[in-house]
Amino acid sequence: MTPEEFNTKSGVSRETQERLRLYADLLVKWQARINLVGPDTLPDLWSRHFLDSAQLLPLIPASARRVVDLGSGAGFPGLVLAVMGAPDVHLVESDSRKCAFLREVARVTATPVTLHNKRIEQVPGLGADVVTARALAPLAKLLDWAEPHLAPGGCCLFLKGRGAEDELTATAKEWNITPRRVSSVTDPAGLVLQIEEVRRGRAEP
Ligand SMILES: C[S@@+](CC[C@H](N)C(=O)[O-])C[C@H]1O[C@@H](n2cnc3c(N)ncnc32)[C@H](O)[C@@H]1O
Repeated sequence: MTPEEFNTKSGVSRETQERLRLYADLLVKWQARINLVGPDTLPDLWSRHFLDSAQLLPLIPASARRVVDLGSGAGFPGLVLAVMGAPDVHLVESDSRKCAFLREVARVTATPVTLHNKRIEQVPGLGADVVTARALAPLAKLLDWAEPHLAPGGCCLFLKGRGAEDELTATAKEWNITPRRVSSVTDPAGLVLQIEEVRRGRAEP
């Protein structure tokens, strides 16, 4: 996917296009020094990383005031969402070198974000209306990590690959959730799990 195709699919403004272009340039530059994304994904970074992240924006409720992205890595999906205008984005990432990259992208693109260079388990509850994550952990672990950061009525948006249904089955003993499954726009086998009402307890049979 070219940047122009990304722009058409995502419908972002010219100004946001320019800021995302700066982000992509930094990603390519820094990738030569530190492993930010899988090297085989770089040739298709506009689809694999930018569009994959951007597809969450329409799923964020209009009333949301804070978004928390867990295990942000190089900023997918959290920093892309922040560049695109998601409100009060917090990025939680334990790797200091990746945090240096996130800080630099935020500076160059003039994107306000709050960076937590810590392990998720060490960050006090952030009161998120939306918690996002991609490629971080199996669903049961994600729910463990997300729950303390959710404000009342908050929801989760998790990007998942082909194993999503197995992961959902594995959560049924511990979590009572009814996710909405949204087909991924970038991965025919992928899903966005939109989970409202994150409750502990065995799911109803
Ligand atoms: C496979 S990468 C995925 C990064 C990004 N979300 C993406 O999809 O490109 C997982 C990231 O989570 C971070 N991570 C793993 N466990 C963590 C923890 N307990 N607290 C904070 N960050 C963590 C790792 O340092 C890594 O950058």
